[in-house]
Amino acid sequence: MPLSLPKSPILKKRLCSSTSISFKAQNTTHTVRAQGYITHPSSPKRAFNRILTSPTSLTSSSFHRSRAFTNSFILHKPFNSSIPPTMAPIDPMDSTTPPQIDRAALAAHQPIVISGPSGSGKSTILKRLFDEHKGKFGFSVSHTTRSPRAHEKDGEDYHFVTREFFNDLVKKGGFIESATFGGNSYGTSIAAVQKIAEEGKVCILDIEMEGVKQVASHPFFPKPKFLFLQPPSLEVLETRLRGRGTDHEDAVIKRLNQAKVEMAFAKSGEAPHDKVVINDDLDRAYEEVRKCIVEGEWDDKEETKKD
Ligand SMILES: Nc1ncnc2c1ncn2[C@@H]1O[C@H](COP(=O)(O)OP(=O)(O)OP(=O)(O)O)[C@@H](O)[C@H]1O
Repeated sequence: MPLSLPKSPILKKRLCSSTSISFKAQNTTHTVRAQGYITHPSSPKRAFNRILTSPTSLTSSSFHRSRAFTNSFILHKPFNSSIPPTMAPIDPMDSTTPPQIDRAALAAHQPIVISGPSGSGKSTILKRLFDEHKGKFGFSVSHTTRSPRAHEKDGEDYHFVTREFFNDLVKKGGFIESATFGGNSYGTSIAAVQKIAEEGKVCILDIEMEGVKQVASHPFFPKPKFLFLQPPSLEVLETRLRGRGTDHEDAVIKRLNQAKVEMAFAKSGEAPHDKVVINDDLDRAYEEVRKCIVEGEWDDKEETKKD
C-alpha cells in the first residue's frame, strides 16, 4: 500500500533536518523522523515532492526532486501565498570565513547524497537504515517559493519563502541544489543541511541526477559522500516499478526513460559517485549501503565501476 510521507522541500530524499518523518498509511498518520511528506502518485503533488510508493519508503525534501522529472503531477493548489521568509540568507561571499559553513560539524557528520533511478530501491533501503539506526540520521528541510498546503508547517515541511528571498539565497550560493518546477522553486540550503550535522546527525539527501551535479559542483560547500543505487537491469526495474503499483503507464515509461539517462550518467565517468551499489538482492544491497553509510567503508569504487 503506497504511503504518503509528509516531507519538506527539495526534490529529493535526504534524511536530514530534524527529523521527524510523518507519513500516512491510508488514514493513519505515523511519525518517524524527517521532513516533508510523501504523497501518493495519484494525488496532487509538486516537483520536489517525492512520491513514495512503497510502504517502506521514506522521504524528505530533497527526496522530492527526482519525481519532478519523472512524473506528471497534479499540483496542489496553494492556499496561502504570503508567507514570510523564516531563514536569514547566509553570506557565502564572506571570504573571511566561511563563518556560515560549519566545517567541523560537516566533517564530523559528513552528509550523504543517495541517488538512483526511480524504483531502484532508495526508499526501501533508507527506511530500513532509519529503522535500524534511530537518531543517527536526519533530513534537511528544503526551501520553497510555493505556498503551504493546509497540513504543512513552515520550518517543518518546508521553509516557505518569498521569491525574492529565494533568489537572493541562490545568488549567495546558499543552496547546494535548487530547481524550479511549475513556476515554484525548491532548494536545499547549506544552512538546513548543516543544521542536521550540528545536531550530531548525518544528513542524508535523496537527490535526483541534476541535483547531484549541482551539489558536486558547489563552489564552497564541503563535498559530501555520493552513493548511487542502481537496479540490476532496466527489465528488473520495470518489473519493480509495475509491481509497486503506484504509477500509470505513462509515468512508468517516463521513469524508465529517465533511468536510462541516470544510469548512463553513472557510468560516464562524469558522475561524482563514491560508491555504486547494485540492488539485485535487497539484503545484500542493504548491507553494502549500510557498510558505507554507517561504517564508512567506501572502498570499492573502482571495482564497482568496472561492472
Ligand atoms: N532488491 C529488491 N528486490 C525486489 N524488489 C525490490 C528490491 N528493492 C526494492 N524493491 C521494490 O522495488 C520497488 C521500488 O522501490 P523503492 O520505492 O524503494 O524505490 P525508490 O528508488 O525509492 O523509488 P522512487 O525514487 O520512485 O521513490 C518497491 O516496490 C520495492 O519494494
